[in-house]
Amino acid sequence: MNIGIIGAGSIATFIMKETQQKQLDGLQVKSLFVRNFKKYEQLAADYGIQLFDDIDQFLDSGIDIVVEAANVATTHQLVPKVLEKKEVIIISIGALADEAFLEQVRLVGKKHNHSIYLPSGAIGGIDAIQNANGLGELKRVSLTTRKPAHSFGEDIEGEKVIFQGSAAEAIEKFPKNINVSIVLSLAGIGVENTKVEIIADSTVTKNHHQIQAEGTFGSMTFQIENEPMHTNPNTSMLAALSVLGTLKKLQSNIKIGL
Ligand SMILES: NC(=O)C1=CN([C@@H]2O[C@H](COP(=O)(O)OP(=O)(O)OC[C@H]3O[C@@H](n4cnc5c(N)ncnc54)[C@H](OP(=O)(O)O)[C@@H]3O)[C@@H](O)[C@H]2O)C=CC1
Ligand SMILES: O=C([O-])CC(=O)C(=O)O
Repeated sequence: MNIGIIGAGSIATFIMKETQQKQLDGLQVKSLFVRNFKKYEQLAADYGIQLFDDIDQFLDSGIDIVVEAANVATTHQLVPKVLEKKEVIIISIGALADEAFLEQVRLVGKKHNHSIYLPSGAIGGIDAIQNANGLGELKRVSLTTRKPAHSFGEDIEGEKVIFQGSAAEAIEKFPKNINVSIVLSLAGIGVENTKVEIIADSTVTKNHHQIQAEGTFGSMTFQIENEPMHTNPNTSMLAALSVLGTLKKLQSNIKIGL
């Protein structure tokens, strides 16, 4: 499968490196789309990948699927156009908190018969939330995220609750830190009903997420302490692994957790 990636930061570089080093079932990154050609020329050359700053040329470069690994604003800007030609994996899932945009993306994808894949990112338990909601009644879902204070630019000692509110408000305020709340909302009870608390903590070194949910199925707690990526401590390594996981699942004819 030939992959084209939008963005060339931590997640994109991780995917380029892993697919090259481990030769994962014929997954190969063929093309990269960036906004700053000069900045990424050497990186693309190092991995033997074609670099583009023209989206049409990128989409026509012999790729089978596009991975968005840039940011929420770029997802808004480029994904509808991408879907006219290719399937897409979106990791800046925060973009889909906007219901009108979500509907636009759904309709364009449907019209052109291209799917939109949303990896579970830096959390887990999405399968349970989705099943509990789809066939039963999910009553309450909350997410508590605790990250090193410097991830939020907070110069504090100890901990500080920096946000409490809905997932919709959380992603508006922290588009680089709380995409996980939107995949959780889309699987569950929506961006207005999913409650989010964000804590900046100078005493932790990992990115912690805790999901709590209750419904007719019973109740669940999911908790994870993620290793931050060295190149971008806002982003957990599991987020990059989840994109690779989605690509691998697409390749396999045994689908686990569907
Ligand atoms: N769903 C989830 O669980 C998670 C989602 N994320 C999200 O994943 C995304 C990628 O994360 P990460 O790799 O750490 O981010 P980085 O900041 O390391 O990299 C982002 C890359 O996108 C590029 N970019 C920005 N704007 C554009 C544009 N208009 N066109 C093309 N490229 C562009 C940047 O280039 P430039 O140098 O030009 O700025 C940079 O190369 C982020 O939105 C992040 O918030 C992260 C963790 C978890
Ligand atoms: O990587 C993480 O731990 C979470 C994150 O940044 C996001 O959801 O945007």
